[in-house]
Amino acid sequence: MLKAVILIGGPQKGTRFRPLSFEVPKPLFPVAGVPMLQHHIEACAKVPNMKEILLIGFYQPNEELTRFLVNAQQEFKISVRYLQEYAALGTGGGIYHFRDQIVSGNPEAFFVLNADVSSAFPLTEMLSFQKEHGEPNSFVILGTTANRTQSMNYGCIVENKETNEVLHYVEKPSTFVSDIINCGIYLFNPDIFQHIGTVFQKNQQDMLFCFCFFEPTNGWHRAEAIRLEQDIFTALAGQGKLYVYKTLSFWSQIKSAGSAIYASRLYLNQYHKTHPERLAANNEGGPTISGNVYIHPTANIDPTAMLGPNVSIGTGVTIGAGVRVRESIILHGATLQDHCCVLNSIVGWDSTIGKWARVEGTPSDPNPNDPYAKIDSETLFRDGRLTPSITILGCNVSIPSEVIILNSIVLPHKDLNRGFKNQIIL
Ligand SMILES: Nc1nc2c(ncn2[C@@H]2O[C@H](COP(=O)(O)OP(=O)(O)O[C@H]3O[C@H](CO)[C@@H](O)[C@H](O)[C@@H]3O)[C@@H](O)[C@H]2O)c(=O)[nH]1
Repeated sequence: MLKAVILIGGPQKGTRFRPLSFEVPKPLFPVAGVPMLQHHIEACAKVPNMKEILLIGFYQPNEELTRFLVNAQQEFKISVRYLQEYAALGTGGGIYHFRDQIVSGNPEAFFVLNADVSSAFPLTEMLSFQKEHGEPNSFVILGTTANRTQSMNYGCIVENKETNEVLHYVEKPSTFVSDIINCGIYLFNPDIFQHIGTVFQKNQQDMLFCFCFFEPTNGWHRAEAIRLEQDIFTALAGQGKLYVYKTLSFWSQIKSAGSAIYASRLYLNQYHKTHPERLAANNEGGPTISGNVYIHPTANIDPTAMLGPNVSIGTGVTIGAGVRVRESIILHGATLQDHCCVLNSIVGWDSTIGKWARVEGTPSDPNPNDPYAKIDSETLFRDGRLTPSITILGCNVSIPSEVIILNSIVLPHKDLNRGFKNQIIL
């Protein structure tokens, strides 16, 4: 039997996702109409013989997370549990801390997935690859090709082209190493814990040394904080244990709010195959739909509105006459009054956009002329100035009629009285 672990991080993570991550933990932010994590869970639940999915992170369990877990268990008819780390233990420390839970029931293998990626999740393909290629107890990293410059923002893998064995692994190198990058999706078996255990023991010894000669720190925590990438993969490379399965299917990181719009586009596109029922169609008496659009059944949309491509409309959203929405995510309870226009933006929960207002951002899509380009999830500022990016309205923001909001981030609960351009409105 198989298991899956999803690394969901915690509240200190997701800073590039503010102000949206103030309202909802980043892994629950809706992408293509459903919480980001639901795409992972659905993919894991589809793998034959999958018995349990564990979410590991350092969020305090809250109502929203609990509700999500209950719904996911019911929908996918599989055990989905949350295990809370007492502190950020890193990508390897969390799974090591909860190893007893992971190996209980004797799974022959388990997947580990980063929560902040969107992907077609070729998990069954990874399983077959492992059986055909690797040594019986080898581990598999999902890899994809990036362009030379962007590859350095990821874990880089040098492979043996014949066997696909990982010969060399460098996490976010400062000079070019390889254009094959780590997608943050792995197939392990319980042997991985021996390797993490070795690092843990070494850390403990180092800590002991520190205790003797320097000021005592929380040694247990420091020894348990282990990174899969730097501490484990780098050491395993070239040992005949680690293999890379390269996928041609879609994959992207979800770090910034802009990358959530891009990830929505990828998933909406996939819905043609996986969930055609989630895609809105042009029906008589309904709004005009252009391209891939998700509309929650509780949304109230005027038939003269035009939506798409790449639009997701959340629960209870109201959209008035003549409204135009493109490349945007409209979160639950928002109201778009008559004839307003929303482009490349995320409109926060319960926000209102006045009549004839224009809310617009600059897309941060990958270069369409480069087949290996990835989205740049850059920082908010470059050379001390706000980088033009998508416009984000936090929750409960009110935009007056007939104004333009361009490339701006508006923090929650703001009642604007004029237009803004390239600003963060605190
Ligand atoms: N439970 C838990 N999860 C964590 C922790 N730290 C990070 N995570 C989760 O682990 C994932 C990776 O997070 P980062 O540490 O921010 O790494 P990264 O910059 O995204 O890079 C990783 O992913 C890339 C692909 O998206 C890889 O290319 C790269 O090599 C690396 O694995 C995210 O889903 C994050 O929530 C932790 O202490 N505990």
